[in-house]
Amino acid sequence: MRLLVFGQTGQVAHALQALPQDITALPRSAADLTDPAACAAIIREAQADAVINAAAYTAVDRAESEEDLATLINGTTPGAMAQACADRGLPFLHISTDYVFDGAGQTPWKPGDPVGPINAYGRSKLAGERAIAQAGGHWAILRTSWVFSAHGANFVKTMLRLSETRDALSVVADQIGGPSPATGIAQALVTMAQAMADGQGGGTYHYAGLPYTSWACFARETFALAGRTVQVTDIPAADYPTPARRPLNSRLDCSATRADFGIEAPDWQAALADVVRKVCA
Ligand SMILES: NC(=O)C1=CN([C@@H]2O[C@H](COP(=O)(O)OP(=O)(O)OC[C@H]3O[C@@H](n4cnc5c(N)ncnc54)[C@H](OP(=O)(O)O)[C@@H]3O)[C@@H](O)[C@H]2O)C=CC1
Ligand SMILES: Cc1cn([C@H]2C[C@H](O)[C@@H](COP(=O)(O)OP(=O)(O)O[C@H]3O[C@@H](C)C(=O)[C@@H](O)[C@H]3O)O2)c(=O)[nH]c1=O
Ligand SMILES: [Mg+2]
Repeated sequence: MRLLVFGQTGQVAHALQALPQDITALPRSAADLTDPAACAAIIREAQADAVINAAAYTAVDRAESEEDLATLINGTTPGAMAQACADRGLPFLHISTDYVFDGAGQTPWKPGDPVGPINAYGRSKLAGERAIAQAGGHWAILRTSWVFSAHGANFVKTMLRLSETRDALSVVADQIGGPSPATGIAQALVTMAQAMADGQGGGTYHYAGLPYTSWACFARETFALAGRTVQVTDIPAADYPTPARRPLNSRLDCSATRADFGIEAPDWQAALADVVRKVCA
């Protein structure tokens, strides 16, 4: 199966290229997501069996002051990609986020639960979800959360960097979610693309690590695996002011992903051990 991937440098795009698949990954210089027509034209001419969009505007705090740009990249262009795929009969796979939910309650969110983003990034990603569904065709949206990897920028690498100069950190403990290894997301997308190329599955799905945890516990586990002595103090999000609000309940229920594709929620602690080993090597 030939896969066309938008994005080359990001965490998930990088993990996709490490898989033993026939993948063409497009960097920003070849496919700029600020140009929906150009991205659609690439799909119209591509030699591919399925298309995966792994590029996005992911700067959550910056999106508060650049919502139009975030919405173009995360909303309008994925819609145009989905339309081009629908016109050609190609499966289209896209990645979305826990931040489409408002974070109320403590129950894991199911794919069909009501959305209600509380920040600009979440609204831009929801715009993408809606544009893709509206395009029709054979599409899948995989919502994930708290992505980490040895490659690229993420919370784990931020914590490891801070541990070089700090012996104590205050970390938010009342936002709860599932850290998700980029390697697992990439494998899940390929499994889904193969099933979809065979005419199976489609719609909105969730993929996130278990057990659910807080950012503070995620940081503690990172330091323990790296053998770094950093005192982590639990704080409420209210004591860590940021431009964007973040949902308190980011738990994603992944049972439909297992039912439709046989994909299991990953064990983030095992994946974190691998990532820490690579980053600290
Ligand atoms: N990171 C996370 O914690 C989470 C991510 N997601 C979603 O998962 C997907 C993958 O995220 P992740 O791998 O972490 O992303 P990264 O933040 O690691 O990388 C973003 C990628 O998008 C590319 N990109 C950004 N703007 C443009 C543009 N205008 N044109 C072309 N390419 C562009 C970047 O390229 P360049 O290097 O040129 O900037 C980079 O390759 C996204 O859809 C994201 O919304 C969902 C939940 C959590
Ligand atoms: C650096 C730092 C962060 N924090 C908090 C802030 C925030 O609540 C939490 C995580 O910070 P980050 O900036 O890494 O998280 P953020 O960029 O919001 O991560 C999100 O990215 C987007 C793309 C997604 O789709 C989400 O699933 C999620 O992964 O940690 C602390 O409490 N102490 C610290 O020292
Ligand atoms: Mg961030």
